[in-house]
Amino acid sequence: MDASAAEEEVGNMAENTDTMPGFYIGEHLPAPGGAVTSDLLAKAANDKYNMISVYVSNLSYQRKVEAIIVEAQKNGRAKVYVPGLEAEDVNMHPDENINSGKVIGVISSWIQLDSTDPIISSASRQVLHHEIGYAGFCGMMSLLVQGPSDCEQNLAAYYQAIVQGLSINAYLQISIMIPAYGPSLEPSQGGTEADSQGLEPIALYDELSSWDIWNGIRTATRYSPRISLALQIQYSIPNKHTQSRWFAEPVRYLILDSQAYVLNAKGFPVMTKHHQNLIQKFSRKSPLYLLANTRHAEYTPEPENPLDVDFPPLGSLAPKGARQASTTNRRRDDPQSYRTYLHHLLEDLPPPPPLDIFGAGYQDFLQSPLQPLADNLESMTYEVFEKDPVKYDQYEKAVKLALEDLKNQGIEDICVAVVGAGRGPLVTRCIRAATNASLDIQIFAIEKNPNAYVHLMKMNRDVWDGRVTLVKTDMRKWKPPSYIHILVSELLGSFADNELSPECLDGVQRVLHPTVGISIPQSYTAHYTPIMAPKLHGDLLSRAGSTPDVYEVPYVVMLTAIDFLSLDSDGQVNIEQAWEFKHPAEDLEHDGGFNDHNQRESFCIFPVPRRGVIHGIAGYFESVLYKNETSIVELSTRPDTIDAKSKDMISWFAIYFPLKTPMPVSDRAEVQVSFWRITDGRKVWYDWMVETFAFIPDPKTSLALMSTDSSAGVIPLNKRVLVATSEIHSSKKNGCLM
Ligand SMILES: C[S@@+](CC[C@H](N)C(=O)[O-])C[C@H]1O[C@@H](n2cnc3c(N)ncnc32)[C@H](O)[C@@H]1O
Repeated sequence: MDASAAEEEVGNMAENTDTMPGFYIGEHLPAPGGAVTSDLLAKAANDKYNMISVYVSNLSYQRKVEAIIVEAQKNGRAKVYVPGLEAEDVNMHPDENINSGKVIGVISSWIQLDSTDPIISSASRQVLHHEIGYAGFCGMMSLLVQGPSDCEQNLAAYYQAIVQGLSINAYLQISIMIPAYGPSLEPSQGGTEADSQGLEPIALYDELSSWDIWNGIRTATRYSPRISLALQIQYSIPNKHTQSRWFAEPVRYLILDSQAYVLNAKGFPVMTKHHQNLIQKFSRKSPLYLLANTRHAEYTPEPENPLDVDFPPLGSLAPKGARQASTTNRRRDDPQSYRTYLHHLLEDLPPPPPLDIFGAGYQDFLQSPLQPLADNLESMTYEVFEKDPVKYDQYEKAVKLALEDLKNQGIEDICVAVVGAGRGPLVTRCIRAATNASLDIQIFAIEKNPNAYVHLMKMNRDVWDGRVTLVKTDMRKWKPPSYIHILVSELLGSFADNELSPECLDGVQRVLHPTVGISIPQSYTAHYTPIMAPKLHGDLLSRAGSTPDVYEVPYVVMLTAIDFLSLDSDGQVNIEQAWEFKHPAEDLEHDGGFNDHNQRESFCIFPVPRRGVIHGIAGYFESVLYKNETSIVELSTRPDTIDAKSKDMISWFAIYFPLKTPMPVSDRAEVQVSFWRITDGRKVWYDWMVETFAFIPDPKTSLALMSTDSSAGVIPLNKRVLVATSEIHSSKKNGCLM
């Protein structure tokens, strides 16, 4: 290919979408290659890669620096000075190829920022900073840096080098390469000392060790949005809980090592079901895929079609000889075959769930909750609610059941009122339910938003044939001509009562028929669980400088980059109920004048099996719209019950109660979350706090086994200790006006 053709090819790379719709697949060149040239980029484009990763410096620089280190060590120097890069040391020069965004810089992988030898760590830090400076100068946008090798090294030196590196260039994104299943989990060659003595090796590392290292980097860099992860996927992959942990993190790149593949019976590289599932899960985060073709010499074909077998065991090491084949089929894993396979895999991903489509662009985006009582919503907001394919069906079912029950009791002239009718979708559903129940009902639509009221008038004229009585008022002031049999409302917020449904419905309860009156919903409950949400914490941290009370607001969020910390023994999330509201309310008469009967409090203890960091609390709701002896119609936003109660409902995102200071929790810990719903007769708000507990062996209470037998010992008993207490957060300042 001549140079001009190559240029043209480079120019066409972004348009090469017929073969790469929406996915960015790059070639991660494993060795310090030659300079970035149009030819190299053209070859990548020709091979259907959108980008390449290239080392900033080359072997010449490595040799120079290694010689300096050896010299410093030989002379017993305390300090080492590493000169900057020279023309012959670099793989790139500033030109349009570099700032096209198609080249990702890689920091020298031979440096050891975390070395316990101060000469080596110092020299490494200097190399890192020279390379960051030069890559930034060239216009590079994104750099890959190898993560620390394991927890035994000088991690602080690594963190400090990265923090300092961030300040060298204000725009560069730095992605840390970390194996999803830590390298420290691989048995060291030749076995450990414990092995040689015939002892069981002590498990220094577990599946979260790799994440621990990343957590340290993220904490040390103060959740900088310029630090992300380049997660390395190899043959051994973590179990689904550790995958969920990584999913909560800012994974910008997935580096797929060729060892992440197995060869099928025909000799082509394919992925096991577990690897496919992992790729499918992470595709929701739209990562950039980098293929590292470090093909293995002993790589031999699989005997069966690995697409159908459960292999390798999750979270296990690659079993010795696991890839040995019983056939002697020819290998067909030329470098391109890895990309082709990934391509097919990505193109065949199943369609995303409805909430992902509906909420596209809103993932992990912090929104201030609506206050439909105090504010008047706009048409666009109503339009978004009205897109829900499930909520209105559920309401229609509930209204129909309630109407039939009233009819069976011999009630005549049934009156139904939709209170807070918005643009009228529930009115339409009530009319339809009555028609389906063969009932002629009187129907009212009450709305205090004067603008939505205009739309209700239009609906009554054009759609409802004038059969609805419209009233523009606050429902709490409404005086109907007769008792209402069914009050239909949808005033629920993401935490059930946070948009003041209880206060509004209490105010209109007097219009409800005293003996047979029905409220739809009949009840609702708020639910919560502690979560890790580094993205949300990072966002709040960046706003906290200008808005100090950012942590005193419950936010509405489509939670995706989160990890549930409290799981039961089956690995299912523990979500606890905070409180319940029922309508019509029975305790109205016990009110002390300040809306006291709507105060609530809740204290729940959550077991946390695996260590992590609590950034806040996720809140959900459930509601019984209508229940009789044989049927129940419900809504739920709880991730563990939504499918059973209102599958594919999209109207509500979760609520997120942040903590100002993230709280680390250890393995097998407990977390107590406390919540208060407080009201002073003018406003309603929440207070919340978290306490963490650990269980530590207590020699005093441990049971010494009394026996003459030499095997007698001690049964260790653990005591529960309070580790940390958060401050009490309060949304009082932003509380809802009643
Ligand atoms: C969440 S929207 C639901 C609208 C509509 N029912 C639907 O499902 O699409 C709640 C509506 O109740 C209205 N609303 C809230 N409090 C009210 C009150 N005290 N009196 C009358 N309308 C109220 C709001 O203006 C808003 O239109």
